[in-house]
Amino acid sequence: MSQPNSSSQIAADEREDAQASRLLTWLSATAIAFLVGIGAKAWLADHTTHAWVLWSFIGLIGLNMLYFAKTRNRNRQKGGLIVIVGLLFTYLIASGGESNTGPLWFYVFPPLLFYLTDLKTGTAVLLFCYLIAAVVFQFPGLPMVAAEYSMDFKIRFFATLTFESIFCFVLEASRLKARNELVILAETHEHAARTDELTGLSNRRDMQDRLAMEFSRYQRSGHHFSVALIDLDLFKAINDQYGHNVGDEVLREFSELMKTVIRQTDVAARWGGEEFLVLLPDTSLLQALTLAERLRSKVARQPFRFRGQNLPVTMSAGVCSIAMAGSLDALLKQADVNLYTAKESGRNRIAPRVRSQETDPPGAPPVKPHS
Ligand SMILES: Nc1nc2c(ncn2[C@@H]2O[C@H](COP(=O)(O)OP(=O)(O)OP(=O)(O)O)[C@@H](O)[C@H]2O)c(=O)[nH]1
Repeated sequence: MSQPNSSSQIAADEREDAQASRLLTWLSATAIAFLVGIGAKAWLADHTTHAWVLWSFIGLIGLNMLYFAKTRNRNRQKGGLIVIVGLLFTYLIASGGESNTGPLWFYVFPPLLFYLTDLKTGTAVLLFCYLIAAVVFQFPGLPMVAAEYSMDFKIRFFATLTFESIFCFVLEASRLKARNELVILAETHEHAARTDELTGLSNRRDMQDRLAMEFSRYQRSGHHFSVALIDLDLFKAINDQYGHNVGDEVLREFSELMKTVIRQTDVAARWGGEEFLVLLPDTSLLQALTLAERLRSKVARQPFRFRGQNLPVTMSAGVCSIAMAGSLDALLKQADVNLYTAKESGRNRIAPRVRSQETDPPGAPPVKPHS
């Protein structure tokens, strides 16, 4: 089976495993019921040894079920059942069962094998069973081999079993292919539902989930975090003067720039329009302010160009840490209030102010209330 590498794939694997486990329990119970019945029939026909051998397999299957109930180890449960069923079929072929019909039970094996294991293991186990059947057919004089089969039966047995095995292999291979395509589709949808189309950053919904996760981590283990609410200054003027497409390009360029400044563990999202929210795990207010200031100064220095002209792109940000807010709502509200303060005091700045920011940035645009 391929290595799980995404939440969709892990979820699909877990669902499939749980399903296989339920099927195994059901199969084990059915096998026990069959063995009780066939054993009783053999007993009544005076084939007492045969009856006892069949009933002893009930004990093995029961032990396998008990082992699983105790350890919840699905792989061992699968492996155990395959070995038991393999042994049972070997016995049935070697002994002939009743009236030499034992090998007919072998037809149950290929679908079971391919469902419970992967294609490679299934094929390998099946080939091994073919080998056992060939040895039993070829050397009826071997110890423990009591049955002799006609050439006609042997040819038909192998031909039909091979046909069934190939059919099961192809079915299982196409089931796996369809399943993998579904997992990829689910991943694509999951990614699209959480990503902002224009900038490729997380969208508001994804950020809300991440904020909730970070907040519960903070409540559980006291890990602090901060946020920076960022707004591009006088963005309407850029749109109005250069057009919406240029505005879009500025949003994209700004997002790329932001990615180069934040850490890998930080998450930047487009919070709406020309507003961005950066989540900074394990970051104090002072550290968050330092990062926001670094980004602000980089944006102010970066030339955003359109047709040879420099676009007047600057940003303001409101920063807040969870330690000061106490709740997510209060955190976002305080970050918004701080952003408003930054805009009110001249834009192209960060709030709350720290000593390194005391000198006003040059060329701050005139104040306009933040919407
Ligand atoms: N190009 C582009 N513009 C957008 C997008 N989303 C929002 N806007 C524009 O962003 C502008 C925001 O304008 P305002 O809310 O007045 O704020 P501002 O001009 O940035 O001024 P301040 O925030 O006060 O500095 C509006 O013109 C919106 O149309 C987008 O996806 N693309």
